[in-house]
Order: sequence, then C-alpha cells, then structure tokens
Amino acid sequence: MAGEIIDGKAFAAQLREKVGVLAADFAAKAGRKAGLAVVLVGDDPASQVYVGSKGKATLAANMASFEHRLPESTSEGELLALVARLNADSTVDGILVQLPLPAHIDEQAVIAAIDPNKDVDGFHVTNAGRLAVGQSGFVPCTPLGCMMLLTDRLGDLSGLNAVVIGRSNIVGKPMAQLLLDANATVTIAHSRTKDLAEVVRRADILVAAVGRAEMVRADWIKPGATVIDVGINRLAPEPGANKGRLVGDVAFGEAREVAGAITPVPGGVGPMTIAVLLRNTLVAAHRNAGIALSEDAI
Ligand SMILES: NC(=O)C1=CN([C@@H]2O[C@H](COP(=O)(O)OP(=O)(O)OC[C@H]3O[C@@H](n4cnc5c(N)ncnc54)[C@H](OP(=O)(O)O)[C@@H]3O)[C@@H](O)[C@H]2O)C=CC1
Ligand SMILES: Nc1nc(=O)c2c([nH]1)NC[C@@H]1CN(c3ccc(C(=O)N[C@@H](CCC(=O)O)C(=O)O)cc3)C=[N+]21
Repeated sequence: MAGEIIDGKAFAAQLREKVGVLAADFAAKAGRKAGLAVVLVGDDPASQVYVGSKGKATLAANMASFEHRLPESTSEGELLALVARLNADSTVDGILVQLPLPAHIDEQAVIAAIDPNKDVDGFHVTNAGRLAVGQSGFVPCTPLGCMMLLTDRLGDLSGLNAVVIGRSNIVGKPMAQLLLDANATVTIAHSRTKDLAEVVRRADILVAAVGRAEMVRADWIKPGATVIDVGINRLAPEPGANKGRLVGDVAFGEAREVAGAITPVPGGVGPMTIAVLLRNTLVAAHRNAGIALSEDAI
C-alpha cells in the first residue's frame, strides 16, 4: 500500500495564511508592517528564484519586503556595511542574506554581523547556541518546517528512532536537535557513516538532507517509516527540455511504496522553508515592537 504524501505545499499555504492574519493585526497595533530584508549578492539563478518567491510571499502575508540585489563584485566590507544599516533600521525586523555568497566573501563573518534578534534564518551562533542549550531563539526555517510536518503527522515523537542524513549547520544539525528536543532517539549520518543503508533501515523517521539525487532507495526504508526529503537536486535536462526535473535525495516513486508517509520534491519541504521564514519574521517584529505574540499561536 503506497504511503501517504505529506503535502508541504498545502501545509505551508495554511501557515502563510495564519501569518498573514497575525501580520495584519500586528500592523494595526504597531502602526507599521513587519519588515523582511533579503540580500542577494550575485546572479545565481536558483537564488534569484528563491529571493523572488520570498518577496512575493512576504507581500502576500501583509508584510513589507525590502530586497537588496548586489553585484557579484560586491566586497565583504560593502556587504557588512549594508548589514549594519539593516541592523539599525527600525522598519526591518528580519534580515536574510541569501546563501551561498560569492567565494571572496566570508559567509560566517556576514552571518555573525547580523543582529541575532533579526536573524530570521537562525544561522547566527547565538541562535544556534540557544537551540543547543534549549533557550528560545530563531530556529533555521527548513528544520523547523520539517518538524511542523512531523508533529502534524505523528504527534508525540517520544521513543521513535530518527535518522538524519546530513550534518550541515543550516539543516542537519538543527534538525537533529529539534528531534532530540521532541524525545526521539536520534542518529546523525553523514558521508563517513558505515553501512548507511543499514543505519537508515532502523529509522521510524528519516530526514534526508544530502544533496544527492535519489540516493535513498526503497530498500533503505523501514516499512511504514515517515520520510522527509529536504534534498533539492536538478537532473540533467531531458532531450529538448531547457532545464532538468527537480528531485529529492530519496527515490520518491519506489520509496513511497514502502514508507508510511513521504514528502515530495517539489511540493514538500521547500514551501515550508518560505512559510517558516515569514513566521520567524512575524515573531521578530512582535519582539522588536514589544507587542505580545504567543509563539505557539503559529
Ligand atoms: N528545501 C529547502 O528549503 C532546503 C533544501 N536544501 C537542500 O538540502 C540538501 C542539503 O543541503 P545542506 O544541508 O546545505 O547540506 P550540505 O551540502 O552543507 O551538506 C551535505 C551533507 O550531506 C552529507 N553527505 C554527502 N554525501 C553523503 C553520502 N554519500 N552519504 C551520507 N551523507 C552524505 C555530508 O556529509 P559530510 O558532513 O561528511 O560532508 C553533509 O553533511 C541540498 O540538496 C540542499 O539543496 C538546503 C536548504 C533548504
Ligand atoms: N540565507 C538563506 N536562507 C535559506 O533559507 C536558503 C538560502 N539562504 N539559500 C538556499 C536555500 C534553499 N532554500 C529553498 C527555499 C525554498 C525552496 C522552494 O520553495 N522549493 C520549491 C520549488 C521551487 C522551484 O520550483 O525551484 C519546492 O521544493 O516545492 C527551495 C529551497 C532556502 N535556502
């Protein structure tokens, strides 16, 4: 029996709807809209798409969107000066500097320069540290979005075996922390893990955040497991097509026959990332304006 498809796109639309209502309420109370500044350096096509869809979603959620598109040649100093201006700008509640940055710019230095209270990506070491020690702070959007999908489907994760493939600072590590905080038993796998398929077979919950097209096969998956596919991989274009299909890290078609539930790519985790970015911006705006918002409201 084929597993259920976890419709991240629909879930994200509901979350954006809720955020939009609360953002309109915020604007009425604060006398200004919650503001999200997105900075894009260079002209990477994928980043252009993401920045464009983030801007549209921000406006649709009754927030102000400030886009800064800088040339590839922008120096680290110029970028840091812009971040400083955004930190000081009281109409900007959230700051996102689109990654990756051009090689001549130190990403960690730029992330470190963002005011942690405006770091709606949750990448700043202060927010990573808060997450690690159980304090309230910004959680990276993709892992938080994955967690929303998991708790919506499974409720209490206590005692479940979770495997995260990937240990990046922006997905794998915070994802593992959130699963641990939800009382799952967590294994973090990576490129040095021995017998990866064997490790994955033990998972009641699998989160794949690797960046290798359809690496995870059906026979890696425990029957009935919940599979969250974070991977975004563009295949080579079919003859005559101008761009290839997007697929995840999991061989979706075959895996779905074994899994209890699985997210599709596209239409799964990606839209959640954007919806949670708006949610984090709304939380930042309330904090900056000193207006109460119960965080479990969204
Ligand atoms: N949908 C969304 O919103 C988002 C999607 N993504 C996607 O998620 C994927 C992961 O991105 P990101 O978190 O930045 O990951 P990174 O590219 O930073 O790291 C990849 C991770 O996968 C591990 N890995 C690589 N090859 C293997 C292998 N053969 N077996 C097991 N583990 C392996 C690496 O191990 P090691 O540490 O040993 O090198 C590393 O931990 C990408 O496809 C990215 O596009 C990312 C962000 C948001
Ligand atoms: N500072 C920073 N923060 C990020 O959150 C960040 C980043 N940099 N750099 C790049 C990654 C990637 N990312 C995605 C966002 C949305 C989709 C998304 O909406 N994907 C759609 C498909 C979109 C398409 O058609 O290409 C889907 O999966 O259904 C995907 C990927 C955020 N990232």
